[in-house]
Amino acid sequence: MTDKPLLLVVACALVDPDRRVLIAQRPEGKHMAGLWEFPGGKLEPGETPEDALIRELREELAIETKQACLAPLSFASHSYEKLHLLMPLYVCRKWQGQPQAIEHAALKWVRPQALRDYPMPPADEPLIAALCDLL
Ligand SMILES: Nc1nc2c([nH]c(=O)n2[C@H]2C[C@H](O)[C@@H](COP(=O)(O)OP(=O)(O)OP(=O)(O)O)O2)c(=O)[nH]1
Ligand SMILES: [Mg+2]
Repeated sequence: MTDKPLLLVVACALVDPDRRVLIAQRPEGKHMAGLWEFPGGKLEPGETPEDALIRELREELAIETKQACLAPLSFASHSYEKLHLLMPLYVCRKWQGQPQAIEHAALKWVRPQALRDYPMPPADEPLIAALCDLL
């Protein structure tokens, strides 16, 4: 049982031809600033998870992708102090444009095993194992 609100957030592991994953550093002023995350964000009313992810990738990284290029991999289910986060993680290997840090402090391409060297939100921990298994 929980009395915390459930927050649905969609996130994406962009994977390049060298099997590296894009992580993005949360900017100053945001909750969990400085931590490295998978790009993504909250759903807006009326959006499907895939719609929301395509929009977030456009807003945060200035890249374009489409639903057929988004493959579900795993999800995070984690209780933070004030909310319970439910976060599906998609993998995307095909997009147009070069990712830019429009809303993040920095971007980095890292090998899946090296993800553990970057401080990430606690919810993300189990997702690293799923990516290591996949890649
Ligand atoms: N995008 C993203 N959010 C994550 C990850 N792990 C994790 O705990 N979160 C949390 C942080 C936030 O509380 C929430 C979604 O955050 P967000 O800041 O990306 O939301 P958003 O893009 O819609 O941004 P905003 O409009 O609320 O500023 O999910 C992750 O890997 N990626
Ligand atoms: Mg975001």
